[in-house]
Amino acid sequence: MSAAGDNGAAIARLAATIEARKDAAPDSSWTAKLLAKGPEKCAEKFGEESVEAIIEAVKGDRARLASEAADVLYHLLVMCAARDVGLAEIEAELTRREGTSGIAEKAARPKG
Ligand SMILES: N=c1c2ncn([C@@H]3O[C@H](COP(=O)(O)OP(=O)(O)OP(=O)(O)O)[C@@H](O)[C@H]3O)c2ncn1[C@@H]1O[C@H](COP(=O)(O)O)[C@@H](O)[C@H]1O
Repeated sequence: MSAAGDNGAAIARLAATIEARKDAAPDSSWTAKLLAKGPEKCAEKFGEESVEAIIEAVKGDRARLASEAADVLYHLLVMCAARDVGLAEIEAELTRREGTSGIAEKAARPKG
């Protein structure tokens, strides 16, 4: 657990750190280095990490899946930050969806 002692806010703290790294020198931080490579590279890394998580999910190793899932969340936030999509915007979309069943949402989609 972090010094803040609050795992529940870990994603918010991570997103804030990533945001701050936009102004950091690439040689001072992994995040800054990745952001400096551009949104396409950030997206590629997210894809790689996603595949690694999928592999662990299929294997069924819970500890390794949790570790890979953390990598996926980090690289998802970096990819979105590279396109100036912040956690607040993602959370707003999640909030908008609250209370709507996925089944109902799918049924309401235009047929095509
Ligand atoms: N959560 C993470 C996190 N997860 C993974 N990684 C890094 O992401 C990198 C991905 O590893 P890979 O083996 O896939 O990368 P690679 O070896 O370069 O592989 P290739 O590019 O050659 O394919 C590693 O260097 C990991 O350390 C992370 N780096 C940073 N964070 C968080 O971001 C914060 C800020 O980090 P800095 O920006 O480095 O200060 C940290 O305090 C953490 O909270």
